[in-house]
Amino acid sequence: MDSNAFSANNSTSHTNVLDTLNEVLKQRRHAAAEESYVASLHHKGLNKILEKVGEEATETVLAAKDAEHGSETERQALISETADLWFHSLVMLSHLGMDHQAVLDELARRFGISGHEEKAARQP
Ligand SMILES: N=c1c2ncn([C@@H]3O[C@H](COP(=O)(O)OP(=O)(O)OP(=O)(O)O)[C@@H](O)[C@H]3O)c2ncn1[C@@H]1O[C@H](COP(=O)(O)O)[C@@H](O)[C@H]1O
Repeated sequence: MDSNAFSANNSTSHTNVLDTLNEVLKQRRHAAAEESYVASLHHKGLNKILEKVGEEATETVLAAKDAEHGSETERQALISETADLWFHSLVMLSHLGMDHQAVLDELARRFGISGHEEKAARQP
């Protein structure tokens, strides 16, 4: 599936966004760097991708502080930064031959498991 199909299809369900994006990311894995931002990240390598993840994480933290007592503009900026962080995290997984599905499975596995109980059950 081409990324244009993604942007052109306004009826794409949000539940399918990660699956659709994942297909695009897989296509970009071996595309030409000049034609695709994702491909350019893969060409630059894991360290560049990790640098972007770290950068976007920091920008998300700063945007969250601004959004705490901020206007709708600041709250929208936080959404944008969080999307950048998620996107670059997905590129990271893709670079390593992994995808979002295992992350969703892990979150689903944790349903109903109290964070306090899970921490207490860990080996010392
Ligand atoms: N969701 C995204 C997405 N989110 C953010 N970005 C890009 O991420 C970059 C991050 O911007 P920054 O200002 O932080 O970084 P920069 O200064 O541009 O880059 P650096 O010099 O720091 O490396 C921008 O170029 C954004 O356009 C994205 N680029 C692509 N996608 C998706 O990936 C698909 C494939 O994209 P291409 O590979 O470019 O075809 C697209 O159709 C989209 O669906």
